[in-house]
Amino acid sequence: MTTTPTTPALTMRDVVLTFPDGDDRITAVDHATFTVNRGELIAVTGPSGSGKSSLLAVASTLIRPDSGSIVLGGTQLAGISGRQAAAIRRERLGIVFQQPNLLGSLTAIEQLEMTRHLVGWWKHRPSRKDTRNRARDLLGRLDVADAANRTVSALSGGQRQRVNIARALMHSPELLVVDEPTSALDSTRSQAVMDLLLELVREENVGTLLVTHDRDAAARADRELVMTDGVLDTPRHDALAVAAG
Ligand SMILES: Nc1ncnc2c1ncn2[C@@H]1O[C@H](COP(=O)(O)OP(=O)(O)OP(=O)(O)O)[C@@H](O)[C@H]1O
Repeated sequence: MTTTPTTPALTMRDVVLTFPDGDDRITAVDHATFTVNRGELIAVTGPSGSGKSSLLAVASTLIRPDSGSIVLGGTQLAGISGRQAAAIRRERLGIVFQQPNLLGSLTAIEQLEMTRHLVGWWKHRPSRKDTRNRARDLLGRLDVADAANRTVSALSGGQRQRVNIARALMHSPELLVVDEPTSALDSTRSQAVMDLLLELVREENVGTLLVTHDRDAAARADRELVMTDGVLDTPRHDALAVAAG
């Protein structure tokens, strides 16, 4: 395991995102400044409509902000083309949204193996054998090895969410962006998913931004950032580190 806790996975500085709202504009993200390091999990919390999903969309290159700087592992994302953004999402990001977008007819292991065809994994496509080994390893670490050969339609909500997380980690992303991973789960299952996720964040050395309404999940994170009306409450030491860096 490589542990480089102070290597930034993603740094945002003064990021602003607005949406049209009649003749006016709504500020969904208001000068967000923070860093998530490799091997660190940050929980983003806040009331409904405060801008959490908008922040994730910007972090995962799905929406271009109006202004500000976003650096992913040394790459400035402001001003990149749609094609470059798509390549970054495929090769360097892991994205887990609320509804697992798995294909019902494929088995769990096939969902993971499919990523071999989507990403230029480690800049070159891995062999089928390496892909299968990686998929088996991740399913095992997420405690769903038993589900490997079952189709997604035969899995429980919690198992689907774990398969979804395993798939997002297949290509060893630098940044994992997770929206409400435990919203459909009861509290025992959601604690189990959070524990596994935290373990994987360390083992895979992936920076993780996780939006959650779940107080227990937020409490387990390394840090919590609270959004209110688009404004991120940034811990002072983090803001200073960003300013100095
Ligand atoms: N595509 C859009 N067009 C216009 N306004 C939008 C769009 N997406 C979000 N907004 C507005 O931006 C603000 C932030 O929304 P966002 O979905 O990011 O909040 P949230 O904190 O994720 O909410 P929730 O917890 O309910 O998912 C809200 O006022 C919302 O209405």
